[in-house]
Amino acid sequence: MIELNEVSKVYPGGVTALNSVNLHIPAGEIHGIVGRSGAGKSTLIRCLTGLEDVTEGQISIDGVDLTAARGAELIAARRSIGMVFQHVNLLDSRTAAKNIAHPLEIARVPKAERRRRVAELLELVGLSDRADNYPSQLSGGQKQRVGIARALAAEPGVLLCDEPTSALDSTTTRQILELIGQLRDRLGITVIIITHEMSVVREICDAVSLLDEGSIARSGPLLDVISDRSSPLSKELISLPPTSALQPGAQLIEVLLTESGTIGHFGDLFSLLSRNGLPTRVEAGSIETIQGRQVGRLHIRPEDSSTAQKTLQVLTDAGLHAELTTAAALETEAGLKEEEA
Ligand SMILES: Nc1ncnc2c1ncn2[C@@H]1O[C@H](COP(=O)(O)OP(=O)(O)OP(=O)(O)O)[C@@H](O)[C@H]1O
Repeated sequence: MIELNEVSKVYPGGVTALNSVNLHIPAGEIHGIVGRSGAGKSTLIRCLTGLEDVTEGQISIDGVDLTAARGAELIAARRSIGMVFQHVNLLDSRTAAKNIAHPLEIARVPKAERRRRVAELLELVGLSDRADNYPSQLSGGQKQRVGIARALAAEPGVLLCDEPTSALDSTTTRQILELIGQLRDRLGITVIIITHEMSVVREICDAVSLLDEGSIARSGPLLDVISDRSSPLSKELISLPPTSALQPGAQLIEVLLTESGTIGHFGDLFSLLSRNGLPTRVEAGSIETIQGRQVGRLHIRPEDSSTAQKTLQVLTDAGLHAELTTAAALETEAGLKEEEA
């Protein structure tokens, strides 16, 4: 379990990089942390790994207060966190097996034990047949697997992944995320993933936190955060392409489907509307499967604009998150988002 309690970090010179951050990450959770450039993500990582002292507050991992630990206790606490980076930085002169063995050598683990552990780790990341390959003989995804095995060498309880898939193509990304999920299931480790890719959060995270100017702007289980339809994070997690050219005043209904209401599937939504004599057109839509559920956002337009209110009523009565908007309002929102980026 990871606990951050009122953690602040002010750099010399006065920049407040973290501002009263509270976070509770239960054991075995995969927790995504997202935020714009400068939001404080790297600072958070450095504080979590003890590379940077916090200015105020406490960070504890499995009950050990990192911010108070000194000497042997601090070294043990640091070992309880394995780090995975975007750029793996393997030693080119060492084979995959020797790269994985490196932290064990530094920790003076006896040779026989080292061998056993490296074989186990190679098996764990699916690279048993690549033990004797040098980094130059490995693909980007295989190098990342070696990096993950190396991070797990000291049997940490926490795996801290800093943009682990940003340098990988989409197929390899999926495989690495699958591996991280399997490792959590097999080893029971807690995983923090810092990422700018919403697809990574959708695919693997149980919970997500948005860091904004050093503060946690939103945090919670993934489906709860998505269900908060007005939250910018929900809109980024299930984002929609721009609505096609419509009159600025055209009325649209934004529907968020998270299976929380009586409608569990988009198909049922259209049956419901047509049963009520309310034909609609889909102007834009995005549907994802998250944690085995169909989740999505749609912009629908009543074919007869005078039925917009009634359509909205039928949808909300069915327990769906729905709100009336206009093409002009959506355009302004999209413009603001672009400006922010
Ligand atoms: N060593 C430092 N000294 C002074 N200010 C710093 C230092 N490191 C970071 N900052 C400042 O702290 C704030 C947060 O920076 P940080 O690097 O943690 O953000 P980030 O979310 O990781 O950004 P990015 O995604 O671009 O890496 C920024 O305003 C940054 O300029």
